[in-house]
Amino acid sequence: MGKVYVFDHPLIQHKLTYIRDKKTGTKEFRELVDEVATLMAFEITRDMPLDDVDVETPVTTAKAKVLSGKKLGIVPILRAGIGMVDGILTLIPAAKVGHIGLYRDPETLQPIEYYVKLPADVEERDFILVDPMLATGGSALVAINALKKRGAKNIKFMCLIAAPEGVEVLQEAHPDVDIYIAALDEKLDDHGYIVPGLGDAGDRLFGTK
Ligand SMILES: O=P(O)(O)OC[C@H]1O[C@H](OP(=O)(O)OP(=O)(O)O)[C@H](O)[C@@H]1O
Ligand SMILES: O=c1cc[nH]c(=O)[nH]1
Ligand SMILES: [Mg+2]
Repeated sequence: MGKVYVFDHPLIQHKLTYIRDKKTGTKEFRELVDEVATLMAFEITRDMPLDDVDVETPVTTAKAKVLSGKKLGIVPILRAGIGMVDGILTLIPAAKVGHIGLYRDPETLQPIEYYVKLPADVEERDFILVDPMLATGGSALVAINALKKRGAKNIKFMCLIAAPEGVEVLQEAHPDVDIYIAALDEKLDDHGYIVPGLGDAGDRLFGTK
């Protein structure tokens, strides 16, 4: 079963409070999501592989480490996932970025796929799939299916807020995928929105309604 990691770092939790706040406008919301994505990227890359190297300091030779160069792909689920991409690239600028376009049908809550574009060498990359919200879990499930269908083997899912229902669905469908979140909320409401949540992430990021 996929593990769930809750990033309880005080800076992440502080910023998440203002992301949730309905008084936070689009500009500040976008900036905060960007900042939290950077902080979460710092935590999620903790297990990046390192190689041993020798480096000449002004004093002597030091045994040191460099990143092994394992290829990484960042994949936002459109639209709202886009808000987390730049924040991650701040720390991992060489990562390639794929896109998976999905929207939830408001009646059925089923995800509808409308776009998939991934780096050509999918099989060689580790992927971080990002979306601010894990609600029913349908969107993340379908996005992971789309990645796996094209050859992705090592996938992490990173989001700001998850509902217990979505975590369960994802763990059941994709037990090999670990889930990294800033908060685990209480439940879903009758319209599939996370309670207490932050509202509609895409609308708040892009100023739509
Ligand atoms: O876990 P689920 O129940 O599938 O819900 C989560 C999805 O809902 C939101 O997208 P939305 O459909 O609002 O599309 P948008 O990003 O274009 O606004 C959110 O960004 C997730 O992708
Ligand atoms: O609470 C929710 C659930 C799905 N999508 C959102 O943007 N917010
Ligand atoms: Mg939306």
